[in-house]
Amino acid sequence: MFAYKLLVDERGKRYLLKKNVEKFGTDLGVVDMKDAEEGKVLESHKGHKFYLVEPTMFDILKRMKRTVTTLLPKDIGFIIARAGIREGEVVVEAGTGSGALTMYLSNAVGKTGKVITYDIRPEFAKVARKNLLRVGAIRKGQGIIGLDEEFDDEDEIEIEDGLFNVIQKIGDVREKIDEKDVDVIVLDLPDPWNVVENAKKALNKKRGRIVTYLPYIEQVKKTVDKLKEEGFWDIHTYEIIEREIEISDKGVRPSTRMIGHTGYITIARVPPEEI
Ligand SMILES: C[S@@+](CC[C@H](N)C(=O)[O-])C[C@H]1O[C@@H](n2cnc3c(N)ncnc32)[C@H](O)[C@@H]1O
Repeated sequence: MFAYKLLVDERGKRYLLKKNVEKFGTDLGVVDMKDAEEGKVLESHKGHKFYLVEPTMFDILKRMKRTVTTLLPKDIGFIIARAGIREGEVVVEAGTGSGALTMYLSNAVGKTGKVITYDIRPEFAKVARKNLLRVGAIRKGQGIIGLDEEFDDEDEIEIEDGLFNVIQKIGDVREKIDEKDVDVIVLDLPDPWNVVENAKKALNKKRGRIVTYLPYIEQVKKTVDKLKEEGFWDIHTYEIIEREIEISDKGVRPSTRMIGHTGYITIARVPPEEI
């Protein structure tokens, strides 16, 4: 499924390991995982118990290599649900960043869909490439369009049941979006108002939606003004706040810390064609 396995110690400490790691040492001892299957309890040489299980996408997201701030699950989940991104759809995303949102978009559109993800920075795209490779969103050896570089990925694990539905591109979406008939365009970049005209041309007129994610409200206002100017409709902006609930024998209450502001999410529909 993924190129990782998850080892969890008695204290709940998690270790995300490459699938081919056979021995792993912690302060609770060395765990021998040779021939061990996921879904089993293992014991270290010091007698401490460890769970060996498959990681979820969330486990990977928390520990993956980052070049930029990535979207958090609270925002990713909302974007996918509120924009109604589903199996078989074609999604254009910019920028790729570390590829966190890309991984979940890949999951949402499934084997019959496609995610084309643009970034202007090749060095970011290359880090994202590794993250995407390890969750089976791209194939070993797959290139990045617009980047004259080959990748052999010899030491990477082969994921046979990957979705392999992501295409990476180097490009500035303010200049052009190559794709036509796109179902959804998701923009996590600082000036989406400069992309609205290209997005309008690229989106499918029957069902095209645009999503922007922005940290400052001034950016949101500028984006919404531009969307209105271009005839986009059904425009809504949201902020998602996450608060964990702590459950103990003493009582149940919200955690004192919470994830407050990260970014504002704006979703709109492209105008249909005039007859
Ligand atoms: C905040 S990061 C995106 C993070 C990403 N959503 C994630 O979850 O990992 C913004 C990215 O947009 C890229 N970017 C900025 N302007 C762009 C443009 N006009 N076209 C394509 N990519 C752009 C940046 O290089 C950067 O990697």
